Amino acid sequence: MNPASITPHIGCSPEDFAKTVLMPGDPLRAKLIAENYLTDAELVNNIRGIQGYTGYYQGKRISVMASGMGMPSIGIYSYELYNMFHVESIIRIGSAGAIHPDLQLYDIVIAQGACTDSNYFQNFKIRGSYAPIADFELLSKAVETCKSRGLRYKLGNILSSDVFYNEGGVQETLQWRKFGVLAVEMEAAALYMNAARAGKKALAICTISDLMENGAVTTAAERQNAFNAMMEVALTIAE
Ligand SMILES: O=P(O)(O)O[C@H]1O[C@H](CO)[C@@H](O)[C@H]1O
Ligand SMILES: O=c1cc[nH]c(=O)[nH]1
Repeated sequence: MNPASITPHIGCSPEDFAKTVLMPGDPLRAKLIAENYLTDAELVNNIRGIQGYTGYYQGKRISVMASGMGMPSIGIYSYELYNMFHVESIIRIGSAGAIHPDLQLYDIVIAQGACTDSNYFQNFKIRGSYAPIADFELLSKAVETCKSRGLRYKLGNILSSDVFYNEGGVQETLQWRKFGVLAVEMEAAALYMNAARAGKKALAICTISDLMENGAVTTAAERQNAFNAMMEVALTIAE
């Protein structure tokens, strides 16, 4: 690890990162990817336990670093990676709760767009709202990869929420079904906004970890370990 630290949150140099960073919320998921998929993986960041690694996947240099939970957290890391560490693409690989009734546990959701209940866009001081969307090239490659592997996936809008334990409960979240929203997570909208503002690329792919309507859930260990299909899609499409 290079000891040079140019931000309070990431303790290495720009050259320690690859052009593409895979970004799970959970630092242990970052470690798992580094240990199971990357060769010559090197720990490049561990400030606040936000583990970041750089290594090689099938000869391709790739980094993986956690975002932490929520838009303020991914907002910090994605801003710094894009604007201070010269990273070109960030692919979020997260867990999400199903809103769409046809989704099953472990299905993949590719986030074409990300609605949000957050005020994150207010920071940019432009009147109106912004429609956060994925990079089309990454999106197309993710769809093709899911198709060619015969994976169960859906492509469409997701909801990035500021609140995990919302006062209105499941029924409030399920209102988003009226607009065809597929699933809820907590980071993609901020990632897409930071990418757009920086002129960089972003995509969020999620694995369904719980079904909001019937209460089916995966355990924390399963969330950490069992998202292989999504991880392999992200590793494959990374440029
Ligand atoms: O599994 P990750 O990537 O952390 O994603 C989801 O899980 C967390 C909530 O449990 C939030 O960060 C949400 O977006
Ligand atoms: O943000 C999230 C992630 C997984 N499941 C949920 O219900 N919400």
